[in-house]
Amino acid sequence: MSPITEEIVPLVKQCDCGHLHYDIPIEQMTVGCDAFEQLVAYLRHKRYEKVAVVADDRTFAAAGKSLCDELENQSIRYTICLVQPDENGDVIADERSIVQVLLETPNDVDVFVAVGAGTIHDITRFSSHKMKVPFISVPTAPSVDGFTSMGAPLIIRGVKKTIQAQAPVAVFAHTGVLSQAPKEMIAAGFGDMVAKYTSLVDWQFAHWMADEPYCPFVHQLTEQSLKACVDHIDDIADGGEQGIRVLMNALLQSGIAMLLMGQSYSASGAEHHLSHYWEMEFLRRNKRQVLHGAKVGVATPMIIEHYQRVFWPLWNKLEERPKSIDETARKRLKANAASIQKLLESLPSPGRVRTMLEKVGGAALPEQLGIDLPLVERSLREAHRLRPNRFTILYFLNEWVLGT
Ligand SMILES: NC(=O)C1=CN([C@@H]2O[C@H](COP(=O)(O)OP(=O)(O)OC[C@H]3O[C@@H](n4cnc5c(N)ncnc54)[C@H](OP(=O)(O)O)[C@@H]3O)[C@@H](O)[C@H]2O)C=CC1
Ligand SMILES: O=C(CO)COP(=O)(O)O
Ligand code: NI
Repeated sequence: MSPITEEIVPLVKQCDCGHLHYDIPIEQMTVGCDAFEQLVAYLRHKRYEKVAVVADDRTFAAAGKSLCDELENQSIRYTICLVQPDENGDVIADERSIVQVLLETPNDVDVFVAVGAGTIHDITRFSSHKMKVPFISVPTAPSVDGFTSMGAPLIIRGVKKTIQAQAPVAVFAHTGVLSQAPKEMIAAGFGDMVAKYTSLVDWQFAHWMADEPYCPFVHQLTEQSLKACVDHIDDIADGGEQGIRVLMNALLQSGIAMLLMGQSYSASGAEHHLSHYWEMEFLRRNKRQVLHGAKVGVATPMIIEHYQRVFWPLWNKLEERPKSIDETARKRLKANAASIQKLLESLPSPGRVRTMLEKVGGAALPEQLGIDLPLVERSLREAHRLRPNRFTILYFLNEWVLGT
């Protein structure tokens, strides 16, 4: 076990939210400069003799080679699968990548090792799950909170869908490797954490208005990891060991929060739906992909602005709105009016979020990421449809109030 999981497991047992909490299958979680030695010791302890390393050119260069050298020195048998990029030069968690991994992995493999960032982890998570084999996480950049979760956001026939697969059995994050990651990936990790401002507001709203499963403990876990990043923004902006460690632990904890619910309720709200919508559009236009955390980072202040400028003024006029809001919804809105107001007032200003993103060297506006105004406007009207089973204020606005 590791400090994070050791603290969390007993607290989960005390939670009386009434919802199913998924077990945390993560037996060890290391963030440190001896991560690879610890990984080898873990492989020995578990008697994993046939290891399938999954990486790609950049992540193999960043960490895969030195890890495989260590396996070689310890006479641990391994195969390497280097996932190929698409025609635009991007490695995508899609059908082609998954089939490549399945084709290049021996049937008798004992364990997969994902050496990469979010995309490599999702490809490995899904492939290993389908082969009923465990996987180990070796993050190469603190860029997303997708290392410890069980969901795999895949692009299937051009549509981004998150499929619940499995969490890793262990995480070995080498602080030396993480510190060497491109600065924009560190900023992206901060962006994926800043997104929790709006994902948590959407989750709470969804619970009140649509009975979405909700757990205050999981909410608190996510909020705590968001706060750690905001409180240590200077360290993260410096990119030194302390900042990398804080950011990585926050990302790991946010992933565990998703794992506990078996869904990404806590971590993915309307800001993520905008990001997924843009990602699919970039694929359609054959444009180079933009980092996930960069997209959700700029989407967060946009959603805050949208909720403050569109939802809130309408809120007070709902009485005059057509029948689109049924009686049950009206009653729920009325019953939770004060709490919803408090929830929206708890959000930071869009300007403050943008300032934080800039402080860590990230983009603050969509146009900085090549996301043009027409695409922004279209995504605000349509992105909620990407996750029909995920209720958000944007979903409520578009489907129940504005009827777009
Ligand atoms: N499962 C979950 O719960 C979550 C999943 N995600 C998913 O994660 C994906 C995005 O992951 P993200 O990490 O942002 O981006 P990627 O994993 O796509 O990596 C972005 C780029 O960084 C490169 N790279 C990775 N590590 C290093 C390094 N140390 N040095 C140099 N280059 C490096 C990658 O190289 P290469 O192309 O060689 O890999 C890639 O080109 C999205 O699909 C998103 O949906 C996000 C959050 C949660
Ligand atoms: O990116 C995620 C959390 O940060 C996962 O979100 P989705 O479940 O919307 O893919
Ligand atoms: Ni995310």
